[in-house]
Amino acid sequence: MQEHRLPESAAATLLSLASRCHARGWAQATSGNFSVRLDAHRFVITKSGLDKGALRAEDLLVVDLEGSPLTEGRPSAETPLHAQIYRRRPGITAVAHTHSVAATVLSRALLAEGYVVLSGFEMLKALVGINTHETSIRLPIFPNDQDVPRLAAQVDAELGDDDCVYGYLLAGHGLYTWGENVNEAARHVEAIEFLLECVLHGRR
Ligand SMILES: CSC[C@@H](O)[C@@H](O)C(=O)COP(=O)(O)O
Ligand SMILES: [Zn+2]
Repeated sequence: MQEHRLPESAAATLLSLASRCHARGWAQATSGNFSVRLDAHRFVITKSGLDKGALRAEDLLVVDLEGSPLTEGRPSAETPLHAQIYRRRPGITAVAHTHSVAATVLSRALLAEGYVVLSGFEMLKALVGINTHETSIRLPIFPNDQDVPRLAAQVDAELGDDDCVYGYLLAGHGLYTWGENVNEAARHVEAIEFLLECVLHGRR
């Protein structure tokens, strides 16, 4: 296998994003997966089935933009969803996938509508490009599917590279979001998870 070095900085930022999400209860019981782009052709992603609160640098591996491993190990089962985002969104350098209670419950309850509306909250301003609470965004919801390449193709067909989309939900499963750097991706996870909790509380 060709040599693909994993830069220490990429590993450190990725591990910190994963551990931050685990600490918030959004990546329990091995759920969630996290990645950072290395360049136009490769990204680093968490290996499959591991405790996201106890990851070490050796729990990461390098894959190409088709999701094929370039270093040893079994990449996240959801690597095709990360690869879809990196292929379609060249400016994106980090992707986070979380399994919060709010994302899980709301995505299942609102699947028939096809999206969750996030509207009128000050926290919307944490999303890049938004500077007023008088904003409304939609988070699309896709039916969950254990055939992940098929799911990635569906996301690709329906979302493409739409700049107005900050992330999407998989029904009864969780959230995918991203950013132009790891800090932005972390901010988007925190903001969207907060907003989903607000919507969930509002429905109770
Ligand atoms: C608790 S199982 C959750 C998995 O099926 C999956 O949805 C997930 O988020 C983590 O899968 P992984 O292969 O470890 O990246
Ligand atoms: Zn998942």
